[in-house]
Amino acid sequence: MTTAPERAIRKLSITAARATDEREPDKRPLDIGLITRLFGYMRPYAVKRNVLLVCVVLRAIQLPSIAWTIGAVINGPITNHAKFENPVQAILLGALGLGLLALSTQVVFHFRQRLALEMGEAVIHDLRREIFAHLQQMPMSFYNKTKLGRIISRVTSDCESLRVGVQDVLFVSLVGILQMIVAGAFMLYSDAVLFSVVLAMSPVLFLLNRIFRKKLSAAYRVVQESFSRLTATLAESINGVRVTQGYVRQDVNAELFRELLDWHGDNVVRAVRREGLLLPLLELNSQIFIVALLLIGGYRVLNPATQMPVDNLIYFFFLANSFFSPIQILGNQYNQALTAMAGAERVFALLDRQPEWTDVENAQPLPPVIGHVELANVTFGYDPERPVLHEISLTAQPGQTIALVGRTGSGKSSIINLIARFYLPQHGQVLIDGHDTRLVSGESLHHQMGLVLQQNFLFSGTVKENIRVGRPEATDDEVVLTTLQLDCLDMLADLPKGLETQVGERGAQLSLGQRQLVCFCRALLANPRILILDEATSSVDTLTELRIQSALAKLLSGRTSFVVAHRLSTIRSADQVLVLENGRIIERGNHLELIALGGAYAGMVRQFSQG
Ligand SMILES: Nc1ncnc2c1ncn2[C@@H]1O[C@H](COP(=O)(O)OP(=O)(O)OP(=O)(O)O)[C@@H](O)[C@H]1O
Repeated sequence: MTTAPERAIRKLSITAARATDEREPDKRPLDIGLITRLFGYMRPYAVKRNVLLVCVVLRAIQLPSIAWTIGAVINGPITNHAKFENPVQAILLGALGLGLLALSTQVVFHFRQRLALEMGEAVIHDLRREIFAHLQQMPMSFYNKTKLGRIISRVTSDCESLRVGVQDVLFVSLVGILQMIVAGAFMLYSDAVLFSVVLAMSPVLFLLNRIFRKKLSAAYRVVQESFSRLTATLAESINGVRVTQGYVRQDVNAELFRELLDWHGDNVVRAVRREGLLLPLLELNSQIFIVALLLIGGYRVLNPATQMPVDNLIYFFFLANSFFSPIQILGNQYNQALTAMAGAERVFALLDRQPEWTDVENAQPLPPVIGHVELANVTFGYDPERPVLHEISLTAQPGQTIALVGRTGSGKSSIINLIARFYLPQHGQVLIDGHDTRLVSGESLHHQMGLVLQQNFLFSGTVKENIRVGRPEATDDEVVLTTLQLDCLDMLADLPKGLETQVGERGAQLSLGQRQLVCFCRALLANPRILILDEATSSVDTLTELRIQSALAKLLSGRTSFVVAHRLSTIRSADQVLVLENGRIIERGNHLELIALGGAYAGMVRQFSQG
C-alpha cells in the first residue's frame, strides 16, 4: 500500500516532469539558406540527383497525361464516334496508348521512389558521420554544458526528420507542384473560366488541409513525448533495479510506471479520435469542392450564353483530380517540411558550433617529453566566474608520483583535467618540459599522456581490443607481454574466452577488478611518459586488491604520474602528496613528512586507519 503523501509526491513528480521538459521548437519556417545547404549534401551524388530530377519531371507530366488521354478517348472516338472512320480501332489505339503510358508511369515511379530513398539515406549517412566527427573533437566544456539527450537527438530524431525532408517532402512536393502546373495548363486549355474557379478554390483547400494536419501532428507529438518518457523511465528503472529492490521500492515504481502508462494511453486515444474525425472531414472538403465544380460546370453546359461542351466537362473532371490530389499531399508535406527545417537548423547549428578553444594557430608538436610537469599559479573555474582552483603551483620532476588527496569537491579531478588539457586555466600556466600546454598541439600532447579514469571506461569489444586502444598498432604478442608485465595475464586468461572475451556494454561482463586491470594494461601498452590516474574507489576482494596494487606500482614506476589517490598504499609510496581543500593546496610533502606535520593529512590518515 502506498500512502497518500507518497501518491501526492508521485503526482507532483509526473506533473513536474511534464512541465519542466524543455521543448525544442519542432517547426521552423522554410529557410532558403538551410534548404540550399541541405542540397549541398547531394552534390557528391550529382548523377543520381539529376536522374531523380528527370524522374520527377516525367512523373509530373505523366499523371495529368493519363487523365488527358482518358478524356481524349472519351471525348473522341467514344462520344464522337460518327466523326471517326474506324472508331473501334481508334478506341483500341487509345487504350493501348493509355496502357503504355500507365506502364511507363509506374516504371518512373519505381525509380523516383528508389532514387529518393537512396538519396535520403546517403545524405543522412554523410550528415551523421560529420556530426559524429565534429562531436569527437569538441572539448569537455561543450559536454559539460550540453545535455546528452540533446546530442543524441541531433544524430537520431533530427537527422530522421531531415531524411523525411529529403526522401519525401522535397521530391514528392516537386512532383506535386509540377503535376499541378501541367494539369493546370491542360485545364486552362480546355476551359479557362472553370479553371479560374479551380484556381480560386485551391488556396482554401490547401489551408484547410494544413490546419487539419497541424492539429493531427500536434496530437501525435504529445503521444511521442509520453512514449519517450515511458521508455526513459523504463530504462532508468532497469538500470536502477538493484537500488529499487534494495530499498523495496518495487510497488512505488510499478505505480509510477502505471500512471505514465495511463497518461500515454490517454494521449494515444485522444490522437486516434482526432484522426478519426479529421481525416473524413478532410475528404469531405475535397468532395464539397467537386460538388461546387459540378454545379458551376453544369450551369456552364446548360447556359446558352456559355455553351460549354459536355465532353469538356468530363475531361475537366479527370484533370481536376490530378490537380486537387497534390494539394492534399502538399498540405501534409508542408508540415513535414517545417519539422525538417527545425531539425536542419539544429543539426547545422551543432555542426557550426566551434569549440571554445582549439589548438592555437601554428601550434607546435610537443617534442618527446622527459616528464617535467609544472602548474604555475593556476586559477581555474568551469564557469570562469566561479573558480574552483585558486593559485595552484606545483612541480613534478620526471618519474615522480604525485598523489592528490582531499575531500570530495576539493579540486583533485580539476587539476588532472587541466594537466590533460581537457580545460584551459583562466590564469597561470600548465607547463610540460617547459612547454606551455596551451601552445602545443593537442594530439602530440595526448599521444604522450596516459589516462586511467575512475569509471574504467571500456568500449564494447574484446578484452584485447580494449587493451589495444592504448596503441592500436600493437601486435597480439605485445598485448600479451603487457599483461605479463602487470602480472595479470592469468586473471584475464581465466575469462571464458581469455583475451578474446567480449567485455559487453561498458565492460559490464567483467568484474570491477578485471576492468581496472584492463585499463592499466591499456595505459602500459601506450607507454606514456606522463600518466594520469583517477584511482577507482570501488572495493574489490583482498586478493584482487593486492594484484591491483602491485600492477599499479609497476604501471607508475618510471613515469611522471598524477594520481587522485584513494588507496593508502598509493599515497604512502608517492613522492609528493598534495592535500587540497576548497581548491587550494593546504599541505605538501611526502607521507612521512605530512604525518610529522600533524595537520589535515595526519588527521585524514588517522580517520582512514580507524575506518
Ligand atoms: N564539470 C563540471 N562543471 C562544473 N563544475 C564542476 C565540474 N566538475 C566539478 N565541478 C566543481 O568543481 C569543484 C571541484 O570538483 P572536482 O571534481 O575537481 O573535485 P574532486 O576533489 O575531484 O572531487 P571527488 O573526490 O568527489 O571526485 C566542485 O565544487 C565541483 O562541484
